[in-house]
Amino acid sequence: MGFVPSALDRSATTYVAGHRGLVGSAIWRHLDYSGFDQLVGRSSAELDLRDRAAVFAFFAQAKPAVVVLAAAKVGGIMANSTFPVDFLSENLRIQLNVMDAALEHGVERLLFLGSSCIYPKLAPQPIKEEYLLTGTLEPTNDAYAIAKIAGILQVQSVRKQYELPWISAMPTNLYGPGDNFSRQGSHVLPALIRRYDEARRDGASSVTNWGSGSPRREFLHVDDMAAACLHLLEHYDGPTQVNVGTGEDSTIKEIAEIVAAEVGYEGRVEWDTTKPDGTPRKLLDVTTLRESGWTPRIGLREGIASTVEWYRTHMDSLRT
Ligand SMILES: NC(=O)C1=CN([C@@H]2O[C@H](COP(=O)(O)OP(=O)(O)OC[C@H]3O[C@@H](n4cnc5c(N)ncnc54)[C@H](OP(=O)(O)O)[C@@H]3O)[C@@H](O)[C@H]2O)C=CC1
Ligand SMILES: C[C@H]1O[C@H](OP(=O)(O)OP(=O)(O)OC[C@H]2O[C@@H](n3cnc4c(=O)[nH]c(N)nc43)[C@H](O)[C@@H]2O)[C@@H](O)[C@@H](O)C1=O
Repeated sequence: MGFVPSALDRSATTYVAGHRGLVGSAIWRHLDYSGFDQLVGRSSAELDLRDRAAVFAFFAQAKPAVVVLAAAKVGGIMANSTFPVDFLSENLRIQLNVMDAALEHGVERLLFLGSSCIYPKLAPQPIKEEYLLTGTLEPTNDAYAIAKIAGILQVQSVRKQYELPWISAMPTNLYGPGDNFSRQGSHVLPALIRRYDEARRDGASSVTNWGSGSPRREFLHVDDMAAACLHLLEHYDGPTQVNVGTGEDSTIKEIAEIVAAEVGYEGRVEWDTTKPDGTPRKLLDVTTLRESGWTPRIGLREGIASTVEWYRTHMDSLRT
């Protein structure tokens, strides 16, 4: 692992692809706060990243020097397992178009985002970066995983062939302001916050969560994720994707208990075991990130509490 000691140029044109999403919006806020004054973003309505010609035209016009690729088709366990070809095809096209255009236009610095769910389903725990491509994938998100693995390989191949210092980060499960709270498509934390808050509001006597509640998951607040992305861009220059997480996990049942306490829901909790559990555990080994000088700041209970507050303030204008 080689470390680039230099800070990024705060006045360079910096394109955050996906700047309205959970991760992209947090990265935008963090870059803005950190002094980047030439941030560029386009919504999917303004620029559909599946449209190759439009992407190349955008790069020719905007001429970004730095690209953070946080645009993707993203969803929870049910969305991934119900619409696998959308997750495969859209993500392959989005990342291929953005990275090909970035290469053609000589973009020096690019950060691509993988996901902890693309490691082998039964990888030894905690999962080290070197375990990628060493085993069979989790079937509920194998199509998405193959697309993401192709993205990581594209970054590594550009480094090899063109010697550009592009890098990939491998985040654990993320949550926070700007998350997708849709009933069927969301990840577990926003799903639980919405379900428990609606149950409290409606005086419901029980809620039903998905699966057995026994899988373990590691959660990182998206503001920490955004800080880690800038840290990596400024301190890491290596071909291997870098795990980004807390190094601690909990069962889904334990997470549900925290959400119930923070939301103020006191009714019964049922588990629908006809719904998939997904991978039993995917705890990241975060040694590389720690040794590069970065650790998360936002504790899980504190992060969930502030996300509940955010949800209550924004619930009328959220994605359905
Ligand atoms: N959320 C999580 O728990 C995790 C996320 N990640 C990774 O982080 C990245 C961002 O995820 P997240 O922020 O959660 O996802 P979101 O769904 O919150 O945001 C995705 C963003 O991508 C944009 N987008 C999607 N399709 C297109 C398209 N065809 N053209 C242009 N823009 C498009 C959307 O734009 P618009 O809003 O304008 O439609 C949206 O802003 C992804 O690469 C994901 O794999 C990794 C691990 C965990
Ligand atoms: C980030 C990651 O996200 C996805 O993987 P996942 O970690 O399995 O994601 P999840 O948040 O949807 O579920 C976590 C656990 O929670 C349980 N669970 C309970 N009740 C609800 C519920 O109401 N909704 C959801 N979604 N899950 C629930 C659910 O059964 C599972 O056991 C990948 O597809 C992949 O795309 C990816 O990148």
